[in-house]
Amino acid sequence: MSIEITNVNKRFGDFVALDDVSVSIPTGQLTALLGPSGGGKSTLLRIIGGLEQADTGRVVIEGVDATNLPPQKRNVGFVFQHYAAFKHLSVRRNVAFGLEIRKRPKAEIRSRVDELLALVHLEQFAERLPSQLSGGQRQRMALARALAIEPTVLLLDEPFGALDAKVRRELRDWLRRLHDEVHVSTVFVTHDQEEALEVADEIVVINEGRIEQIGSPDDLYDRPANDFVMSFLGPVTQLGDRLVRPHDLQLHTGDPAAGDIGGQIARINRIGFEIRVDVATTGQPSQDVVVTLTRNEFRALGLDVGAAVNLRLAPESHTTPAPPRQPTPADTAKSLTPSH
Ligand SMILES: Nc1ncnc2c1ncn2[C@@H]1O[C@H](COP(=O)(O)OP(=O)(O)OP(=O)(O)O)[C@@H](O)[C@H]1O
Repeated sequence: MSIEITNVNKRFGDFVALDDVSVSIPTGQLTALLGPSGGGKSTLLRIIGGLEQADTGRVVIEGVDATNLPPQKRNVGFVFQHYAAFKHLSVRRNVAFGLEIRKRPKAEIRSRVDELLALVHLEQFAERLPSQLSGGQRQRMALARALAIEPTVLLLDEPFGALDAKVRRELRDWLRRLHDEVHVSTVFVTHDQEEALEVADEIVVINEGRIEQIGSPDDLYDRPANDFVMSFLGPVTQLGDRLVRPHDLQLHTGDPAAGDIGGQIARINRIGFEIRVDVATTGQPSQDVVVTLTRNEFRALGLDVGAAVNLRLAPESHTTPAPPRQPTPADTAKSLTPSH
């Protein structure tokens, strides 16, 4: 394991940012810390890097107890969303910075920087100033600079967060390929589930200062531990008292079999390749259930709004118990209405 975090607690005043967090991050992998805003991802990353001190608990990096080490003694590389480059230094000098302050021989620095610039595809921009790069190029420079010192771990805090969606997607693919080349243990913070699912070998889901689940993208998507992970990692709908993925529901127009739930189609939406069908179940109370079908499935069924249909769960699909329903204003109004 490259990073062992044990029983870490962190408060800011009365606010509990991390609540008894323990996690092992494997060597050589790309691990995402994923969760909603304010959940504690950045705080955990900063504690790993030594930018923030845990109140209690331990951080061990590659077998070395780093709990009380300052950041510069942890051999970690950082990249943040808004990268602070030296504005007056060329791209080459920015990348060389960590090596220069470590007083490495000039020739070694030159060849290492050339190598890094090639790795991040910025060779032709070596003599430019950071202000003459695009946002995406600047983040690649930041990555090269963080890698220059040959860190034990690379810590990335929403590294593509400030970029537009298209560049973000490109850099995501690029980071995955880069990681396949250099294999440095990498921890990156994101609130974007698609980014985590696409890029990470392993995902740590963090919410309200606690770890909800740790697993591979497939584990988390197909076997979420609870309703939070289920809802955070993909689309969900509720059928009876279970949460289920809309594409795990089957819909048919024949005679109902045992366990089927009847309903009526309320709405049909075509979204690219998928068809989203909203079904109002006939039970009391009625539920609005979302089913997604492929175009071919939809055509074969010949469905229309108002049609009577039956719903069932596809074999081997995963469900989690739905959280208790919050009372709605309508419920409150009902309970206030005199019954006679
Ligand atoms: N220095 C600080 N002082 C006070 N509160 C802080 C401090 N740093 C973080 N917090 C609080 O701790 C909580 C967790 O913050 P953190 O940045 O770790 O969340 P996050 O999951 O990374 O969210 P985001 O994606 O929005 O950055 C937030 O409620 C935040 O306001």
